[in-house]
Amino acid sequence: MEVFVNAAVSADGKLSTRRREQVRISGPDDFARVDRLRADADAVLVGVGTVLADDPRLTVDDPSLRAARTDRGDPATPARVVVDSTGRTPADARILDDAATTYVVVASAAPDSRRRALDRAGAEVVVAGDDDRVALDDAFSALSARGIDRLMVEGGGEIIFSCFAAGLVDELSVYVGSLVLGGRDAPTLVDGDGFVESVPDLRLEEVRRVDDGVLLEYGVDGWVETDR
Ligand SMILES: NC(=O)C1=CN([C@@H]2O[C@H](COP(=O)(O)OP(=O)(O)OC[C@H]3O[C@@H](n4cnc5c(N)ncnc54)[C@H](OP(=O)(O)O)[C@@H]3O)[C@@H](O)[C@H]2O)C=CC1
Ligand SMILES: Nc1nc(O)c(N)c(N[C@@H]2O[C@H](COP(=O)(O)O)[C@@H](O)[C@H]2O)n1
Repeated sequence: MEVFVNAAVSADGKLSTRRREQVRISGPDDFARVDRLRADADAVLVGVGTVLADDPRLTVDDPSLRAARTDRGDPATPARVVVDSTGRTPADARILDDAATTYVVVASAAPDSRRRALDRAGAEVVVAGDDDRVALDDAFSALSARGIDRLMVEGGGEIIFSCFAAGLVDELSVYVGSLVLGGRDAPTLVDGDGFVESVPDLRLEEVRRVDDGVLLEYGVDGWVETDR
């Protein structure tokens, strides 16, 4: 499976403010680019933190992109995936609308009551890992078995960290908007525990002005020691 991460950050690297509410960082051209990236994916993945904060739909909006997908035999909008160990996704979350299949990936310890509630709300519940937390390598294998070959990860910072930590990311694109959000507790592009001795090694492929910001595109080349 090919995995690419796309997110928008402020000039100081934040995904949002300390309130963790959705912030419009991209401009119209970047949102159009994101729509094209979604249209090129078989599924779009977020962590449950993003679902609780943003209540996203993660659909393809441009009718011509939707038509191109259906013309080639794909659903108009890619599947949505929520990584959600205990099944906290609310039953009325917009990501559970009928615009596309939504997989909610839970850990094996997720309560049966939550799994049943998600199933009733229309989610396809997938169990990955045999612990309290979703194991992403198992989750991605389960998605691959369901025909997902190209996966877009939109965030947030916790899930992006775990994707890098598991060595699952092939490409990273970051839109850097022209604003400063600040805040030591505001989410950043890559949160989690952080990397120390060995860190993901990026290859810069493209730098482009988009709207009033900069788009950075990278390939991921494995790991590099920090004392280089
Ligand atoms: N500007 C942008 O482009 C974007 C901004 N955002 C912003 O990011 C913020 C949300 O980010 P964040 O709080 O980091 O939340 P995430 O969306 O990264 O979700 C994190 C949650 O996912 C669950 N999870 C399950 N398995 C794993 C795993 N293996 N690794 C990591 N997480 C796992 C955890 O909850 P549990 O333990 O319950 O399973 C965890 O708390 C919001 O403010 C949102 O607005 C989000 C996306 C894009
Ligand atoms: N690329 C990008 N730029 C921004 O400025 C953003 N705030 C985000 N947020 C991501 O988009 C999701 C919402 O999308 P829909 O409204 O459902 O289309 C949000 O949850 C973040 O993942 N992205």
